[in-house]
Parts: sequence; structure tokens; C-alpha cells
Amino acid sequence: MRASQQDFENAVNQVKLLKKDPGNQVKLQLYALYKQATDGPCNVSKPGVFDLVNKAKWEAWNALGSLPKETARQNYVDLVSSLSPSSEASNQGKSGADVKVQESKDIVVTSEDGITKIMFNRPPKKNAITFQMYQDIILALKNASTDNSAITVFTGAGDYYCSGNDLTNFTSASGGMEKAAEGGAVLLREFVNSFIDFPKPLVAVVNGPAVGISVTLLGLFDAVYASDKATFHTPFSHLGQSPEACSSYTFPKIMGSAKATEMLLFGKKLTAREACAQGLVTEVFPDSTFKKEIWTRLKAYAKLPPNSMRISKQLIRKNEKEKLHAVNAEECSTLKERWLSEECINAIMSFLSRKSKL
Ligand SMILES: CCCCC/C=C/CC(=O)SCCNC(=O)CCNC(=O)[C@H](O)C(C)(C)COP(=O)(O)OP(=O)(O)OC[C@H]1O[C@@H](n2cnc3c(N)ncnc32)[C@H](O)[C@@H]1OP(=O)(O)O
Repeated sequence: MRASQQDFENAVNQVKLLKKDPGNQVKLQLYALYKQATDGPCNVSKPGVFDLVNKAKWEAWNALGSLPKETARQNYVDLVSSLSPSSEASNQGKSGADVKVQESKDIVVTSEDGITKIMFNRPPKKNAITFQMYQDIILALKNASTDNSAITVFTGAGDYYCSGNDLTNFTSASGGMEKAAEGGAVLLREFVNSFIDFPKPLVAVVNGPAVGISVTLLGLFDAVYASDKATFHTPFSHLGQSPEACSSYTFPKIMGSAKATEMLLFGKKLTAREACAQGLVTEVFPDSTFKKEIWTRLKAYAKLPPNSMRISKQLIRKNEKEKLHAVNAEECSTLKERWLSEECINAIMSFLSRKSKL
């Protein structure tokens, strides 16, 4: 049920009664959601670099993009309810219960045991990523980079990890394909940048098939654990598209150019074991024990000294950052052209009219 205006006003009052300071990140989120719910998208100018507090508030609000007012209102109510004394008590009572820190419609973010979990949560559409989900993930990563968790984990709800970009993103956007391609390229660049710059260990728990951008992004993760039911598929040529998420650079580096060509140009689908043999996946587990084994292991990793892990990641990644940003920029401008090509439009239309499937 959607939150009413009255629910929202009750939540606003409830915040004032909180006994425990929820911390700066949560306060920023509350501020941003409140502004979005009452004033709509941020259209005020960005405060100067030295106005740190107002700049942080502006960035949190601006990161919500075009999130509808009603969704912001609902998210605000959900967030306050997860902070209220009654839910604090019930969370403490349930050992191992995840604490919800952000809930958008199709991305659920929880934090527990030193792990922030970002979950694709759109099983009826195989977790295909909408424009809104890209924005939600950017915000989730921004929050996770400064929250008190040690590691951040991506996974999928249901039988799929993720079926990649939602193929209706471009066809259903208002303003036509050209405007959608323009906006899509800007959004994609920011989205991938938030992975390139993410400071803490980033882990993928690949619970099932992964397609498109959910595969290419894995080259920017620090560890990738997969169920033996997972597959890895990048059908860019079939879709008249080209690689993204820096995979034109990371994949040849990880697996060599011959194997990268088979995936990125010819769309060869890999099993989890093949992806592991080629270095894209860290380790494969039998599906029957996957979840139990992997979460036990990740909880142990999350107890390691967080600063040490962050500093080690920085040492491993820092020499590549500039290159990755340049690759990302080039891939996005190439894709913007591809999305308007006849090859791509025909492929998407063909999928939508149920003539083709992968
Ligand atoms: C900011 C913009 C950035 C853009 C970045 C670009 C990235 C590039 C990519 O990610 S390319 C990859 C795009 N993904 C695909 O091409 C996958 C398309 N989907 C399929 O081929 C199949 O659906 C499947 C193989 C994933 C699953 O097949 P299955 O038979 O098991 O299930 P259904 O086909 O019946 O799917 C169930 C419903 O889910 C919808 N759906 C699945 N994937 C997508 C998708 N990517 N986009 C939109 N919708 C998708 C499907 O249409 C079904 O919906 P329905 O039940 O309403 O019919």
C-alpha cells in the first residue's frame, strides 16, 4: 500500500522524536527524500565547494534525479519506520535480521554484519535495470561508500542475477529516442563512474544468469562468487550495441583478447565454471549450498580491519582509475550513436515484439 500524505506527515513528526541519532548518512537521505517528496526534483544551483554541509545536502537531493514525489514520500515513510524505536527493538530481537537502509521499488539496500547488500529486486522482469534503478544504485553506492559497513555486495532476487538493461528504457522514454539516448549516455557514464570510484571491497554474489551490463560491470568488482546455475552473456552484437562498463578494457585484460572477443563481439554465453576459468569469476559453488556458504564467508571477511581493506583496494586500483574513466567516456559516446542505429532499433523491436530472445 502506498504511503498517504498523512503517513508522510506522521513520519516527519516521528523523526523529531527519535531517541538515537541515526547518523549523518541517514539524515542526508531523510533530507533528500523530504525535499523530493515536497518540492520535487532538485533544480536549485549547487552550493559552493566550501559550503560543505549544504553541498552534501544538495548532492543527496540531486542524486534522487526524477524520482516521483509519491515514491519519495513512500521511501521516506519506510526509512523512518525502519528507524523508529519499535522497529529498532524488533531488529535487535531478531539476530541476523537485515536492516533496511534504502528501499526503492526495484532496488533493496540492507545493512547488517558489516555488509551493505544492494539487491536487484524485479524478479518478474528477470531484474532488468530501468533508468530509475540506475539512479537508485548510484545513490546506494554513494551511501555505502561512507556508511559503517566494511564491504558492499550486489546480488539478485529470484532466479536471475540480472537480465541487463531494460530494453524498454529507450522505447518508452518521453521525448523520443534521440533524447533518451542522450540522457542514457549521461546516466550510464555516471553509473559506471560510481563503480570505478567505489572505495570499499565490492563483491558480486551471482545467484543466477547474468546478461549485458550486469556482466560487464563484474570487471570492476573486487570479487565475484557464482552459483553453478549462473551464466554470463553479453549479446551486444545481437542487439546492435557495443560494450560498456569499461569491459572493452577490463575483459581483454582479465581473459586475454581472444576470449574477450568471443564474449563481447560474438556473444558467447559462458557457464559459471567457464567464467571462473577465464578469471571473471573468483569461485563457483553448487547452487544447493551457495547462499549458506557465501554469506558465512562474507560475514567473516567483513570482520577484517576495514581501513586496511580500503587502503589495499586503493593500491590495487589507483593506477587504473584515470584509464577507466577515459574508457567509460568513450564507450558511452559510442553507445549513444549505437542506440540510434538501425541495427539496434531493429533488435530491440524484435525482442519487444517477441520475435527474438537470447
Ligand atoms: C542508462 C542506460 C544504460 C544502458 C546500458 C546498456 C547495457 C546493455 C545491456 O545490458 S544488453 C542486455 C539487454 N538484455 C537482454 O537483451 C535480455 C533480454 N531478455 C531475454 O532475452 C529473455 O527475457 C531472458 C533470456 C533474459 C529470459 O528469458 P525467459 O524465457 O526465461 O523469460 P521471459 O523472456 O519470459 O522474461 C520474463 C519477463 O521479463 C522481461 N524481460 C526480461 N529481460 C528483459 C530486459 N532486458 N528488458 C526488458 N524486459 C525484460 C520479459 O519481457 C518478460 O516480461 P513479460 O512477462 O511482461 O512478457
